[in-house]
Amino acid sequence: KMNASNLKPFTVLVEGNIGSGKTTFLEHFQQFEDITLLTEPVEEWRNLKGWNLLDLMYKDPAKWAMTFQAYVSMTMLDMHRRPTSTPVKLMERSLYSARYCFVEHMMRQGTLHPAQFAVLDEWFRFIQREIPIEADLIVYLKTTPSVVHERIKRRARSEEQCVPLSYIEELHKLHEDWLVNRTFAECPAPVLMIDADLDLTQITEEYKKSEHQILRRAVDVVMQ
Ligand SMILES: Cc1cc2cn([C@H]3C[C@H](O)[C@@H](CO)O3)c(=O)nc2[nH]1
Repeated sequence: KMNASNLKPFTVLVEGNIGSGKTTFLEHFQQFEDITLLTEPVEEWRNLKGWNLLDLMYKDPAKWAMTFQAYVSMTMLDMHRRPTSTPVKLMERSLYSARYCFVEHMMRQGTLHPAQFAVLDEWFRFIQREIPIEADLIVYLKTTPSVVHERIKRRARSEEQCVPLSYIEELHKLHEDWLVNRTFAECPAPVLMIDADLDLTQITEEYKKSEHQILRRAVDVVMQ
């Protein structure tokens, strides 16, 4: 049996574009008591001492991207470091997608000044060197930009309504380069790809496929 604060649970990072169904995917695993689910702390980003950093960032990216990404990274590190009493931990996104998808994109777009990017990159490298971060499997919810762009409009999260398709397409390419093409950044764990274009009714079969992979790998790790 795992001890009370199981610092090294089998850790799964759930990655994917905006609207790719990450939260829905995590909710599917609520049925298992041996899995801790850590969803993206969007509510913390929408209300830090009354400030909606997510809204500020979307409304004036040049002014707020640095502040927003600095806080996102802190909340991600907090999630990575959270001890769990269960043998398996599922996290929505990670310090890796923070750096390799969102911060990378904002630097390439010029939304982040090179000096701001340098600071965020140094923080990322420092954390990688100094703080042990567990990643045993990445579940990549692979989508088509046009499909998730429609979902974002249907979901109608107010801050995201002006997100253009081009932004979704650029984020998609960065996820593909990171997790599939492996062209520009280290991939910290094996990747299990899920076709997340499927709508809710069909996607349960896809989840079951990942369930088997996750639980089998988790058993292997836990039984070691
Ligand atoms: C790690 C990380 C997650 C994350 C989410 N976001 C945005 C995309 C969505 O609109 C919203 C919730 O994921 O926050 C971001 O701009 N930068 C991020 N970095």
